[in-house]
Amino acid sequence: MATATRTASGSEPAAAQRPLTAEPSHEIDIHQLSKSFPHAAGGEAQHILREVDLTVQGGEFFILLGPSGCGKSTLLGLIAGFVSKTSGRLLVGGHEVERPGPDRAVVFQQADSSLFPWLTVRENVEFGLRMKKRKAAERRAVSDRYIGLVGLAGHEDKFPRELSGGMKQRVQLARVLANDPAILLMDEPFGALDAMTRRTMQRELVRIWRDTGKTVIFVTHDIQEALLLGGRIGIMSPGPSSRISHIYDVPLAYPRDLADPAFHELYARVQGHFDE
Ligand SMILES: Nc1ncnc2c1ncn2[C@@H]1O[C@H](COP(=O)(O)OP(=O)(O)OP(=O)(O)O)[C@@H](O)[C@H]1O
Repeated sequence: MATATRTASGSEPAAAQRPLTAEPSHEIDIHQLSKSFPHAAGGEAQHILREVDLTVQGGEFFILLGPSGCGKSTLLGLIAGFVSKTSGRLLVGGHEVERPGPDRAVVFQQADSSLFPWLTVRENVEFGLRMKKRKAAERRAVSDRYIGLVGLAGHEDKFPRELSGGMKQRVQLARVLANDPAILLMDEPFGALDAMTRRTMQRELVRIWRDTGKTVIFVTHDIQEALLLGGRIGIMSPGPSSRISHIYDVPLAYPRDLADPAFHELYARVQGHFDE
């Protein structure tokens, strides 16, 4: 069996992984968190998550890895405040999560459903700032920064229909970043992209994370993606009644090298976990 960090209580990530801007207010603390959904036909409730324990420190890049249907999106939705818990505790920055808040933003797999098709790239990115009634000059400065950060400079006046899938995903990311949430909750954000675009986006995301020091929780069922991105990887057991059964530290420097024997070794350990 793989030697993993058994505790879900937040071991220190390797110093190399820790961005300079880590803040306690960006920390997520989950204790004995359970979620059940009522059965559609009125039968017994479905226990999706049972007594999940997890601490994610401010500025960490944490991966939730698990088989399809185990409850990864549900856990992300609970942290986002879109899904209400059945029992347990879920704290962000020391405060119990009761609803969505500006400190947490979700990036979904399909950018199409989150972008406004009638707004340009710049208008999409500035949307949240406009809602907050920020002045035009400030909106412009912020949108310039994040459009640049995601590599879309020169595309500001295009509409979503004029963009590729990868570009739309970048707009979604820039829009989320422009609102400056402390925590990015990413639900298989690159799952619909072709392999090359996906690889580029993974690299960009690591760069953005290191530049901004945000806490990232990233859902995937792809072990390679998990190892390319994460400082720690939380493995969810198959549902029902899923929990985080193991946490792996990824003590590899960025950018991760697919040809690195240490990468292969860790891949095999994580894979072996699923083969058990
Ligand atoms: N609103 C809901 N009502 C009832 N059951 C739900 C609801 N949302 C999710 N579920 C159930 O919870 C379980 C976990 O779903 P979830 O989407 O969280 O899994 P996942 O690990 O993200 O899956 P995937 O990797 O396939 O996206 C599934 O059995 C799903 O049918």
